[in-house]
Amino acid sequence: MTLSPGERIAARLAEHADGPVPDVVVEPDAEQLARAAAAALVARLTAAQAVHGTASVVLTGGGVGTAVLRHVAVLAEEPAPGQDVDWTAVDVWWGDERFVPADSDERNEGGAREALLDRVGVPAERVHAMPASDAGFDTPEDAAEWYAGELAAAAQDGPLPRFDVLLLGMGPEGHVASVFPHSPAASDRRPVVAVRNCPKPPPTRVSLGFPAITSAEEVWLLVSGEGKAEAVAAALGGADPLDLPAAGARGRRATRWLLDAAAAGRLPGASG
Ligand SMILES: O=C1O[C@H](COP(=O)(O)O)[C@@H](O)[C@H](O)[C@H]1O
Repeated sequence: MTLSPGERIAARLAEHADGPVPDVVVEPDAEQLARAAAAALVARLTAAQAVHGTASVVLTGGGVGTAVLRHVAVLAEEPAPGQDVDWTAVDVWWGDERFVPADSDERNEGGAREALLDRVGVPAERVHAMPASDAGFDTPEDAAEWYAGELAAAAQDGPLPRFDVLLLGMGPEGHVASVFPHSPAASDRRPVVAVRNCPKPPPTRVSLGFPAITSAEEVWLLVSGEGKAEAVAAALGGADPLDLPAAGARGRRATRWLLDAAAAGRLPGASG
């Protein structure tokens, strides 16, 4: 039997794992990674709607994250049989956002709206954007508290709604959402946190914290490029989430790493 690169890597990771092994999918390049992730996301949201009537997704900013949304928009134009998401019944949340004015190009929200949300017609009341700095909140702490309230208001029981899929990009140093290594957010137990002095600009942000990230049914990490290969290997090798936040990004039912070959290059079993 011939194993795919992802299966080969997963088998090697399983040899040393003491817990559930994440799924690993490896595509040849970033473009094919975005395409494959888009198809998988459509399938997952369709399946969630079949069970619950609605679906929910938590979006990420970043290069691959936004490319995935562009591919989802293409798939929405001509849905494959049985893969037809009802976009009027999808709740959209964000994993992190930059606390900058609403019209700033730095907003993750703007990229997602342009790539997908405005094209498929998600109703405004289902698009749960994190506040911009000119939206009536003086501080990112106020914005984070408000967003936590929005999450609680949408929850059936407990402080958080159901997240069917939570998408994350990852920085070369292992940050996910806006949780950076050794930052206060990495050990904060609140579902939504304010982020100041962020090492990657812009410095002021709002982010889901680990309690919200790990509440998702499925967490998918979308990572491309050789510059991230070392962090991918460390995260999957069991690094401490304080050192490498991506290592702590796990879903309740599944954790999937969707990689291109360059990002997977330092994983055990990656070559050969
Ligand atoms: O700052 C951020 O960066 C990460 C990763 O972005 P990428 O372009 O290197 O993939 C992103 O996931 C996060 O949402 C964003 O705010």
